[in-house]
Amino acid sequence: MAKITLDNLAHSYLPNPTGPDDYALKELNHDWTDGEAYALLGASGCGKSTLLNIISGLLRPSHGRVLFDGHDITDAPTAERNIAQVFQFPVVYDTMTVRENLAFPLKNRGHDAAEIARRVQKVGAMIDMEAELDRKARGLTADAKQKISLGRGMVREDVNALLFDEPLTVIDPHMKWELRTQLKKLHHDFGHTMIYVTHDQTEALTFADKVVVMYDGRVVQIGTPQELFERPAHTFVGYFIGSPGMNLFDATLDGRVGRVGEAVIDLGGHYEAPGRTQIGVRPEFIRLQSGGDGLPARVTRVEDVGRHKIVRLDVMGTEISAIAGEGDAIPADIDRIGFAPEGINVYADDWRVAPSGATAGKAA
Ligand SMILES: Nc1ncnc2c1ncn2[C@@H]1O[C@H](COP(=O)(O)OP(=O)(O)OP(=O)(O)O)[C@@H](O)[C@H]1O
Repeated sequence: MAKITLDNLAHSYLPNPTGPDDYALKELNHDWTDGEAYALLGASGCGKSTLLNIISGLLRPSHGRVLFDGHDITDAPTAERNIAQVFQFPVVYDTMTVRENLAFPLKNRGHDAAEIARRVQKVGAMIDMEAELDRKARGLTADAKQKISLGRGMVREDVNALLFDEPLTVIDPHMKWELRTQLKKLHHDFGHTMIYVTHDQTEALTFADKVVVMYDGRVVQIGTPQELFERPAHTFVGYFIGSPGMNLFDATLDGRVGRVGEAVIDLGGHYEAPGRTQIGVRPEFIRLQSGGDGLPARVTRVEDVGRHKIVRLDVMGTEISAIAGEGDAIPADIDRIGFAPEGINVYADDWRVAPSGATAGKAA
């Protein structure tokens, strides 16, 4: 296992990039802690695969360096990096049996037969294919083949890192949950450094110790699921994580006071921020009121989603979401909303501002 350092890393697919827009990956400095499980989360095209392929050596970065445990491996070929990578679509040898496919990475590195048999049996159980170990891969479903790919990725215990690029895309929903649980268990048992690329927040939040959120070629926040929920460093994190995402209100700031339209909001701390300022409040922290302080609101829809209700409101022409308990009645006379103080975040030009006034959370 290894610590992975990204040092002034950036990548442009263009031969002569002239500005930030020409970079698929904007400059990034970060240490990926040895033995931690990371999810790389973001919308399609934000640069996740570019970053993963740089770490694995499939792509040489146009700027900066990659280090494994302090050794510069920027120019080392994939084979020398001692990593396992699982892709979105299965990569299996059709003419081999499932067992031979799983054994392949170990055989290649000269492991002895007993060790190979032990690991293959264990991984075969993990992917729920013990009964099919002696079947040829040809003719198996895409789903089964992807399980073999995952198994092959997990079969070696001595890798520097395990990289997964949307590996569960072709897997059926029930098995997805099962495999994700297995991957987490594997991480717990062996402590591999794992990087898991996904655009699915549930997958990211359930799998990872730390989630790396990417937006438009930039890492906008690296944090635990709780940090991403409570203190989104960028409005994109607020919007992308959570269901529904964070509500944003254009606001003017005056020390402890925020003004949204006519409403005056106690921000709970002193803020000074230039640029376009907004208040972000997750639906969980919106209070439904009839009368009193707050912003004028009109309930437009109530969606019962099982564990709770999502209440949609029109607040000064903008759709706002609030979450109410499963058993909560939604009175007809709701005409205002308020904010729970602990749920308020302040943003300037999309980046979170800490109460002291300093811009916080901007990832390098
Ligand atoms: N080989 C390439 N040549 C030129 N541009 C590329 C190449 N590969 C990716 N890009 C561009 O780089 C940007 C980042 O792509 P990347 O595949 O890293 O994103 P992603 O977040 O992994 O997306 P997805 O989830 O759709 O795979 C995109 O604008 C994409 O069009």
